[in-house]
Amino acid sequence: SSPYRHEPVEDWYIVGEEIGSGHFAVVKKVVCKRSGTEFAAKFIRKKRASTSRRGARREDIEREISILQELNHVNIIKLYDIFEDKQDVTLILELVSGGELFDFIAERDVLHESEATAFIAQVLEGLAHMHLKNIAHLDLKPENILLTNRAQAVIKLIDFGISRKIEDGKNEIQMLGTPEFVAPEVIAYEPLGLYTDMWAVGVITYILLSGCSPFLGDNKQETFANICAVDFSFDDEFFGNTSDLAKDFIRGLLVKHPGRRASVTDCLSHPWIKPI
Ligand SMILES: Cc1ccc2c(c1)c1c3c(c(C)cc1n2CCCN)C(=O)NC3=O
Repeated sequence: SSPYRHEPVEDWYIVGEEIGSGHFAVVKKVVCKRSGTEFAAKFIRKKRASTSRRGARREDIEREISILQELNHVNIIKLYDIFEDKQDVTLILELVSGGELFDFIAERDVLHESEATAFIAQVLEGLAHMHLKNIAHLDLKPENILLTNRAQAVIKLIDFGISRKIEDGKNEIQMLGTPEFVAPEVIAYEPLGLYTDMWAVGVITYILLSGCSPFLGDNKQETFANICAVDFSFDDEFFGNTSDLAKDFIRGLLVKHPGRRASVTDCLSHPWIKPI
């Protein structure tokens, strides 16, 4: 039997509204009956038959859980409990009320660079904690960056469904994140690594400062072509008031050769992030 709790989730939590859904998972707000504390419950549908295409594979569920259990950082969502029944494995996760970073930005017209650096610095802190343990997120995108609340805006990274331990030379992972945010090595089926997350940080920063997506084309093929050609520019219409430091920070990340791309440590000591 699995080490996860086999009692029904409903015995311990009042299950509330759905707040999100993904490939094989639904996320709902739940309230702990004993403490009254709110959590997010991620119900992951298990694959029933090995031939079925529906549902998550056991090893993928167990990988996400073991990665979450290894991480312990203020900018990474916490896993508190795990239930399992015939149909689902359910993760009881820290709930944050601020929702997605990009909804927050969408409600504002312009974001000052100082606010952008405050958000990006926290993304980098969470990533530094992961990269120190050789764990790559591999699906970094605005939907996976949540805010605790609108006031002092602490960010939390979520969704480790395709994150991986990067072992040297053994990370030929055939997977694709979200086209807009994937690095050239993902498209070229070359080894992925911690550096794959850093490309995504470059794309996210570019969007945070301009509201535009650097490589987005009219379709997937066009987007992939733009990424492989590293075809982006700082259009004056959107970057007219952006500092040279900010552009330098982004240029250091949107680099095709993974070995030449800025690491999370490089970024944390970049003058745009760490004013001297
Ligand atoms: C206030 C709010 C609104 C939407 C939320 C969440 C919280 C949320 C949360 C989580 C996940 C995996 C997805 C979530 N979603 C779904 C959207 C995430 N892309 C989570 O683990 N904690 C959350 O608060």
